[in-house]
Amino acid sequence: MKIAVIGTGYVGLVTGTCFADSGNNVTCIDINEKKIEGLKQGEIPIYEPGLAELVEHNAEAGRLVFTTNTAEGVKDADVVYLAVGTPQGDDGSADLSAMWSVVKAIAPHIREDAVVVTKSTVPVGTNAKIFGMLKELTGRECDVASNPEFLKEGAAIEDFMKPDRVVVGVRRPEVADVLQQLYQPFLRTEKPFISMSPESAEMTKYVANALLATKISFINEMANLCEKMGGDINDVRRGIGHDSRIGFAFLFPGVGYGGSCFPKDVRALTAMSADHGCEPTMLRAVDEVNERQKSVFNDKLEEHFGGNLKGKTIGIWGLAFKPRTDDIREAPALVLINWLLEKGATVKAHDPEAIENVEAELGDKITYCDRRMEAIEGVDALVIMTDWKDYHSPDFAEMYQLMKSPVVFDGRNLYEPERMKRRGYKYYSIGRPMVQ
Ligand SMILES: NC(=O)c1ccc[n+]([C@@H]2O[C@H](COP(=O)([O-])OP(=O)(O)OC[C@H]3O[C@@H](n4cnc5c(N)ncnc54)[C@H](O)[C@@H]3O)[C@@H](O)[C@H]2O)c1
Ligand SMILES: O=c1ccn([C@@H]2O[C@H](COP(=O)(O)OP(=O)(O)O[C@H]3O[C@H](CO)[C@@H](O)[C@H](O)[C@H]3O)[C@@H](O)[C@H]2O)c(=O)[nH]1
Repeated sequence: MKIAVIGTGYVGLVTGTCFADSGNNVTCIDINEKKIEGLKQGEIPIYEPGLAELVEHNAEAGRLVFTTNTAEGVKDADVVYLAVGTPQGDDGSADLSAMWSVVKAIAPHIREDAVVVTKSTVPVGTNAKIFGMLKELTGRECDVASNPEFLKEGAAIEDFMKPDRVVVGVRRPEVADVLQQLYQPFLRTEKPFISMSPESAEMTKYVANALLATKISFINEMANLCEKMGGDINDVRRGIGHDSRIGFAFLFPGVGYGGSCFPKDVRALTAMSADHGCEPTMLRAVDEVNERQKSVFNDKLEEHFGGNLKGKTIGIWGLAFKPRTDDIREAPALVLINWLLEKGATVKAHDPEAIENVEAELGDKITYCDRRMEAIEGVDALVIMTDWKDYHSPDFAEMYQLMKSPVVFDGRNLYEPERMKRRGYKYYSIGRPMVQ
């Protein structure tokens, strides 16, 4: 098939590349000229494992091309995917301005029989609005489908190529057939292709993200409670996870969820609920718990340093909102860094991939370290904010020598409290009792 993908960000680039990899001819379109020029030269604008090789392979095969010319890019396409950003607006609801401008831009150029598909996460009712807009702009009833994306950053290719399920929202079964053909190469096992109304598909995406975010806020609240009452959340997690009704997924406590999806999608669903006269009690609580969790170490740091962080040097391991990405949108590490700077501390930070993005935001307010051990040299404490594999098994003896004081605040529960004590460290973690 001939496919156009508009918006060449995390989702658009992965979608376009994976569809090209399964033999389709794909044109990826973006308004960002620098991004498109770079992609034409083989430069990948984001860090996503496996993506560079796949882009190169399919571009070389002539199946994947990049352009800023929307009219040219969509004119022959059987399927036009819309994958532009839908960030959080000022009132918490999704900002759809990029989506509306793309719909206006494609209307005069799409084929009469083209299927337009929303890949972006959009509020319930957006599909119907796009249908209405295209009808007004083209004078005909275009097929508009909804096909929400469930990939996770850092595992995007794997998630796209081996989805747990594919969800499509359509008004005509023939449109579902077109999309099923497109996904057939990725659904060769028993994974389902689920067709429903566009409204249900749009809602499915928000409900999935809100439920996953709820699990994280729930376990974080329980972790904080454990700590106060003397339990160990790691044991509790094991104790509940073997119950097949509960399971283990997304029940790792930490410093709160970040990223470009959970925070904004929980807030967008909150705004949608409020707009429709429903009280989104749970959604508000999920967000509130998460915002608080990003500062879970503040009190402990203050207490540890006798209420005064001025002049202290804090090392940070992990800046990205999660491992295997350079994405720092809503990253808990940024919240911590800004607080530390306010308190007069000095910050040295390491991250395998996200330093460039943090530098663009914070400039020379902190020191950036290329090596993890450089970030702990002479520090009064180390705080671990992202569970990159690089931090799982460091040389604790070397660390002990390098740090001014052997104090670790572990926001991802990477180490065992007993062992850390034996190694001579003062070790703070999430939801586990301190071993004195
Ligand atoms: N990032 C994820 O892991 C993920 C996963 C599933 C769903 N989503 C959803 O997918 C959508 C895209 O997210 P993303 O992370 O890829 O965003 P992104 O910010 O990385 O990329 C969006 C791209 O759209 C481009 N764009 C904006 N306006 C445009 C226009 N008028 N014409 C052409 N291009 C335009 C931007 O230049 C940018 O390159 C969002 O709705 C998001 O919620 C994201
Ligand atoms: O047990 C867990 C699991 C995750 N997290 C945190 O939750 C955030 C989000 O992680 P993850 O879901 O792995 O990454 P995303 O790339 O944001 O993916 C989510 O958001 C995407 C965009 O909508 C969806 O497509 C995915 O299905 C959904 O998992 C990160 O800060 C993680 O550190 C935890 O704290 N504990």
